[in-house]
Amino acid sequence: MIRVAINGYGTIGKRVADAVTCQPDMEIVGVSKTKPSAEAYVAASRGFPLYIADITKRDVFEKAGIAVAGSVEEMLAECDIVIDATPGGMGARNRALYEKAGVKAIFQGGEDHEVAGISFSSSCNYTEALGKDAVRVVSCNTTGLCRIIKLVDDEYGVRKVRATMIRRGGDPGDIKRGPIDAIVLNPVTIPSHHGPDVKSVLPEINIVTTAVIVPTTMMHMHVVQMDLKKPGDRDRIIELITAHPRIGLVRPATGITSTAELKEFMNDLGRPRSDLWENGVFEGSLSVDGDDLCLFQAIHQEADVVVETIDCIRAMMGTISDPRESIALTNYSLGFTPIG
Ligand SMILES: NC(=O)C1=CN([C@@H]2O[C@H](COP(=O)(O)OP(=O)(O)OC[C@H]3O[C@@H](n4cnc5c(N)ncnc54)[C@H](OP(=O)(O)O)[C@@H]3O)[C@@H](O)[C@H]2O)C=CC1
Ligand SMILES: O=C(OP(=O)(O)O)[C@H](O)COP(=O)(O)O
Repeated sequence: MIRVAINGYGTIGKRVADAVTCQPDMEIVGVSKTKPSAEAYVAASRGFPLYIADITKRDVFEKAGIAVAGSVEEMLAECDIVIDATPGGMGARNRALYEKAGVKAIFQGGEDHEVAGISFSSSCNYTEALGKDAVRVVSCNTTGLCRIIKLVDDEYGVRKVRATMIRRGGDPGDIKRGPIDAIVLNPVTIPSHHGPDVKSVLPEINIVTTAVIVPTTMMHMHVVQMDLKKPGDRDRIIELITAHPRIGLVRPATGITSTAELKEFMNDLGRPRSDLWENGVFEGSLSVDGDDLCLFQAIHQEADVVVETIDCIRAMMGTISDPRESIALTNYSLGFTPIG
C-alpha cells in the first residue's frame, strides 16, 4: 500500500483524502490542519489521524475535542508521499520540509512550475512523472484546457488556441471572497497564467488565454477556440470526447445550459460533494467550420485536479507506468464514468 499524507485538509486536500481512501493501492496515514474547524471535525469523523502544523497548539485542538496525532513533521515520517494542499504559495515554503523528511511531494496549481520543475496532467504527460520526487499538478483551469487541447491536437494538430476563462469568484465555503457585483479582469494583462501553464505541460502548443472573475461559486466556464492544422469533423470530435475518460459531454437532451444546473445534475447523480471530475463540454456549443473549432466547457474547480492527483501518486511511486491503467483504476475505484 502506498502511504499518503495530506498537508492542508481544505477544499482540495479533503477531496484527495476521500479519493485515496477509495483506491485499492493506497491509504491515508494522516491529514493536517492549523486550527480547529469544521474540516478538522470531518477529518476526525472519517478516522484520519490529524496532525497539526504548530504542535504548541495541541491543547487548542484537544480543548475542542479533537485528538491530535502529532506534528506535521511526525506525519511525514509515516508516509511515502505527501500531497501539499496548503494555500497557494505555501507549498514552496514547505518544500524544504519534505526534502528533509525524504518523502516524495505533489504540489498543487497555486504553486509555480518551478516548485517541482515538472507540471502534470494525467492524459498528457503521465510518464514524465514516473519515479520523480516532486511534481506539480496544474491548476483546475489548466487541467481542463490540457485535457481538451491534447485530445484535439492528437487527432488534427492544433495551430493556435485562444481561450477565455470565466472564473468563479470563490469556492462555496469561501465567505470572504468576491466580487459581489462586478466582472473583474484577472489579470488585466494578457495572457493570464493559464496559457503559460498549459505550455508547462504541452510545450508545443501555441496558446493565448484571458481570464475574468464573476460573482459565482459553482464552476468556471471556458470559451475555447482552436485553429486546427487540418479540417475538423464535429462527429469525430464528439466520438473522441465520448471515449475520453476525463471529458464528458453535456447533452442537449439534459436541457442544461448553466453551471448551476450542471452542479445539480452531479448532485442528483449522487456524485460525492456533487463533484464534476471531468470537463463538461457543452455538445450544443461544439462547432466546427473547416479548421476552426469552438466550444464551451464547464470546469469544476474543486474536483478536476483530485483525480489527476491520484494518478500522479502512482506515477511518482512507479507502481503503474501506463497512464491508461492508472486513469482507469482511479475512475473505477471512484465509480466514475464521465457524463454523456
Ligand atoms: N480551491 C480550488 O478551486 C483549487 C485550488 N487549487 C490549489 O490547491 C491548493 C489548495 O487550495 P485549496 O484547497 O483551495 O485551499 P484551502 O484554503 O481550501 O485549504 C488549505 C488548507 O491548508 C491548511 N493550511 C494552511 N496553512 C497550513 C500549514 N502551514 N500547514 C498545514 N496546513 C495548512 C488550511 O487549514 P486551516 O484552515 O486549519 O488553516 C486549509 O485546510 C492551492 O495551491 C490552490 O491554488 C487547485 C485547483 C482548484
Ligand atoms: O486553480 C484554480 O484556478 P486557476 O486555474 O484559474 O488558477 C482554482 O480555481 C483556484 O483558484 P483561486 O486562486 O481563484 O482560488
